[in-house]
Amino acid sequence: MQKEAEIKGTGTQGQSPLSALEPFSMNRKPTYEELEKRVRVLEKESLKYTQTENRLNETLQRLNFHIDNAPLAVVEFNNRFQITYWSNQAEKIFGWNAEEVMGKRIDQLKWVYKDDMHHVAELSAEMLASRRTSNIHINRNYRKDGSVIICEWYNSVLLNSKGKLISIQSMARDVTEQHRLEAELAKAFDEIKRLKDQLEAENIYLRDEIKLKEGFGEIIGASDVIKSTIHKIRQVAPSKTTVLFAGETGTGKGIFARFLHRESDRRDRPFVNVNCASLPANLIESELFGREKGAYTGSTARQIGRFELANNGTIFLDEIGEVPMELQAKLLKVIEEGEFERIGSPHPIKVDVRIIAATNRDLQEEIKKGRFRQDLYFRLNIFPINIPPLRDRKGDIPLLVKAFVAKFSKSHNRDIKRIPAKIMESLKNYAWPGNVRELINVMERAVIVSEGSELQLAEKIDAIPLDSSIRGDESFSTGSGETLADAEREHILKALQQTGWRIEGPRGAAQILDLQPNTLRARMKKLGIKRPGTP
Ligand SMILES: Nc1ncnc2c1ncn2[C@@H]1O[C@H](COP(=O)(O)OP(=O)(O)OP(=O)(O)O)[C@@H](O)[C@H]1O
Repeated sequence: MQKEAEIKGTGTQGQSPLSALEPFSMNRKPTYEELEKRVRVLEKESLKYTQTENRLNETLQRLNFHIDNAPLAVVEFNNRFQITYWSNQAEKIFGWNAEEVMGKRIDQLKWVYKDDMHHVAELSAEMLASRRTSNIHINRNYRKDGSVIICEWYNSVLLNSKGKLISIQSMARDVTEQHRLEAELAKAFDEIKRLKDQLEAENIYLRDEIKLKEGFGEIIGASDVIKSTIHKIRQVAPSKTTVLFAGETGTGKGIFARFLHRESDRRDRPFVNVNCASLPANLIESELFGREKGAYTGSTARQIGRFELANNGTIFLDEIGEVPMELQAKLLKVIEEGEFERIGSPHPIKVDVRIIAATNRDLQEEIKKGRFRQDLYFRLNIFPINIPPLRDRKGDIPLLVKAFVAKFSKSHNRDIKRIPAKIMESLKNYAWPGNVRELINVMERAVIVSEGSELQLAEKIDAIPLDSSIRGDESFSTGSGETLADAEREHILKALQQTGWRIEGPRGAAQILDLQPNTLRARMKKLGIKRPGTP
């Protein structure tokens, strides 16, 4: 009875439909209603299974559709590297159909490059050894027709619980076109880079050309000498090499030193100018290296020296030949070690300073006379640049004259439009012992005295004609027996006589000569110039 009640209850609410599938009790024959009911339950169950099967089939079809239509070839290998699955896309990509490859090993198909085969085996071994179950690599493969394609392979291995290989699933993507495009792109980039480099080089060249035309910023001149000087400066500018400018007074050593600094990587850092001739000998040391508070009587505050100021920048030691012997050793140490001490301090200070020096003295001559250290000279003379005197680059004179006349016409409110050829000729033939500086002064005076639109000179300019007196060569000696010092002496004497031996002030000789009064005094001392009547 109990069983009957159960059977009767089959299909009722809350009961699993599967209970209807349980065998009938063998104790009695099922009733017709029971059988009918059971058939209905079975029909219902069967329909459910069919639906599930249909759904699974649909999923499988979808999966196959995706596998076959995805741009990926799907290949499966067993643990003996025999192909056990070969998707439609694999057929499309590699050309063999599934029947041709099934059961074949990789090496039985001419499918991968010999080297790559080795690579594949290595990769599989490596995967197994490291127990990594997937990897990606790029391989060249052959198609059935022998053509070569490049494939990106995604591999994963299936291992059993003991870590033994069961199968390898691989998916391959044909990246031949991508590689070709990438190679083309790389080639195009190379070409672009080459063109860019070329353009840059042309640009630099054109900029140089423009600078040549413009006279290198503030530097005026187009003579070969100026061009080669500019070239040398540009060569040496990027390094930290010490540069020594040599040349007569007023040739432009200072202007070229500034140009060098501007052309270097230090252009945004300080350019510190030290005129060694204008500093009294007893002050040079503290000016250059600084001093501590109380270093000597009267030094009430700490003073930063010019070398510290120039840190990471450039220091320009003008008239280096004027540095007293005692200080030259200290200078040598800074150049060699980048290190010095402030006066009154035992602590060394380290600086990174590019040194440019200039001299209008013949330093070798100074060494012979025991006034300049040879070791310092060698240190300074690593990259010497000689600035020739103006009389040796006469071609620059008209350019300079025009530029200065224009400049002073503006500042003195003049309207000078013409420079008579005769005047230009005399300016070109003058020896210019004071070089560009003297030319500037002569031009300023000329502009001031010119009343109309035509330039007139304020003085007789051929007082020292080129051919009869001075001909300087690069070592500052003259060819005619008269030395440059004689010419300089004469030039200074002329200015002193003109000012009644007044050195300083607005009407002093120092201003006429565009020199610092102390520099003029140092020159006078050097050249033995004394006011008549003084001891
Ligand atoms: N090529 C040039 N173009 C324009 N100006 C120049 C040129 N050469 C020199 N000068 C000008 O001439 C003057 C003297 O030049 P600078 O002071 O550079 O000469 P220097 O050789 O250093 O002289 P010193 O040895 O007396 O110090 C400056 O006013 C400078 O601007």
